[in-house]
Amino acid sequence: MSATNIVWHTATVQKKERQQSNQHKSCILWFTGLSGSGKSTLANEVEKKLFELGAKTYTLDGDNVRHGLNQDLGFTDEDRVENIRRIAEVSKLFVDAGVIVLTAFISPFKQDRQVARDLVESSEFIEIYVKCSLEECERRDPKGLYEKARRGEIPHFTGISSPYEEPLNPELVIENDQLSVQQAVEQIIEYLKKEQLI
Ligand SMILES: Nc1ncnc2c1ncn2[C@@H]1O[C@H](COP(=O)(O)OS(=O)(=O)O)[C@@H](OP(=O)(O)O)[C@H]1O
Ligand SMILES: Nc1ncnc2c1ncn2[C@@H]1O[C@H](COP(=O)(O)OP(=O)(O)O)[C@@H](O)[C@H]1O
Repeated sequence: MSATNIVWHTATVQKKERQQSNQHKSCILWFTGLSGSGKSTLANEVEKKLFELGAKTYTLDGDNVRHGLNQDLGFTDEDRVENIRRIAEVSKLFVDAGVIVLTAFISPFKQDRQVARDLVESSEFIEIYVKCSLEECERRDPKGLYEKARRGEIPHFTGISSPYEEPLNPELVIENDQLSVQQAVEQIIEYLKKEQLI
């Protein structure tokens, strides 16, 4: 449904001014990967580093989104599409607010990640594929979810009974079953410096 009788209000303080005041560009660091691949760990560690450097940051992940804004959504394909659509729109608002927003969601479908990418300028979307084999994710299984999924107790479980579509052209691939957390974080920070985002 499109918005009718709604008039866009141009903000008095613009994104550019917020970025100047913050002394860095704003962008989305979009972490994607299987459950247990390390998205939350890396997003939180990268945020900590950026925060220590004085950047304005915020991390969106399941704890603050699936328990709040998206508590009405489950894990059918349709619900995942809507989950990611809302997260993408919220992320865009953070970019407009001059913030570096880090998102840590499986976001299994290529099409939905593309929708998120298309909402902002091309330089503002950094897709980070947290690559980790299904075997290693299952071995880690910190929440015991893979074990349950294998027993058939969780329907539509990503990697088991629901697909994960690998990114074809992400800005960064982190081999997170071969690197330590510290090495992975360094790789991401190096990329951000190279791209002059920080
Ligand atoms: N069916 C099913 N499939 C995958 N994951 C499941 C499922 N049910 C619950 N969980 C838990 O929910 C977390 C994934 O939520 P996301 O919002 O990231 O998923 S998605 O992007 O909408 O696909 C995921 O968290 P992470 O392990 O942090 O990825 C799981 O803990
Ligand atoms: N590079 C790494 N090497 C070893 N273990 C890791 C690495 N990155 C994350 N982990 C561990 O893997 C598990 C899953 O990480 P988590 O960040 O919760 O994944 P996700 O958010 O993708 O589900 C955690 O126990 C975490 O400590």
